[in-house]
Amino acid sequence: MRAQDLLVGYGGAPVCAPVSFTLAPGKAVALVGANGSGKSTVLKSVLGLLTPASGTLRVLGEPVDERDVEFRTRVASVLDDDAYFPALTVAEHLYLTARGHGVLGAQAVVDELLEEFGLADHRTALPVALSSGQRRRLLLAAGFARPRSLLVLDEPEQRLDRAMRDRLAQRLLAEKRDGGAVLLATHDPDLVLAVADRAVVVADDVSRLVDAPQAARFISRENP
Ligand SMILES: Nc1ncnc2c1ncn2[C@@H]1O[C@H](COP(=O)(O)OP(=O)(O)OP(=O)(O)O)[C@@H](O)[C@H]1O
Repeated sequence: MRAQDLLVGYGGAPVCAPVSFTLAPGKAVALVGANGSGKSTVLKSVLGLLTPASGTLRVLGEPVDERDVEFRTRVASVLDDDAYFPALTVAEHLYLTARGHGVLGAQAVVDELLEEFGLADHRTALPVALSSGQRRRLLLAAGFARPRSLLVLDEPEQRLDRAMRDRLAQRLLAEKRDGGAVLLATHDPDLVLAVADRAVVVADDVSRLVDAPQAARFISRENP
């Protein structure tokens, strides 16, 4: 994907300075910045949920159209919302996601994800009976239950314990090794160092493209 002088906001009013970056297969770009700086707004624009005020945006080489079946097939996202089915168990939720995207051997994929995301003991639980961290794990697991070329994650570290954060970092590294692209907004310097190839510091005055250590230092300064 490619964003060039991308200006994002609500009702035509920008929330941050324009951002520019490219993201190639097998790479990860992190968006970092203070609370309210505009990271989620950039992600929503990349996903076609908001129309940018100006600039150029290409995802999978095309202008974004979230209704396009190719786009929906190849772009997976886990945003900061509780987008689960309240009446489905943990395992049913993942199975539906996998089958809905035509995954072959869906049951095996689901079993593996249940183990990996520490949900095996909760496979028959409804979301309401999960802790907030377990619900977050379910949403993340659903992102990996379906095919994708680009994975967009909004603060995936939220509500995860240290062990699960480390496992998530390993999962994202595997994603890159398999040729997937990852775009994530995060406040976790360790996740940036482990996964990101480049980062954008999203801000009011100027949004800067930096390397992962610079981005991690930025986060650590913001959260001493
Ligand atoms: N639906 C909306 N309508 C209008 N303004 C919004 C809306 N959602 C967010 N904003 C504003 O846009 C700005 C950027 O918000 P955004 O959620 O993109 O920040 P963020 O960098 O993701 O923050 P955080 O680190 O707290 O998640 C904020 O000032 C916020 O109040």
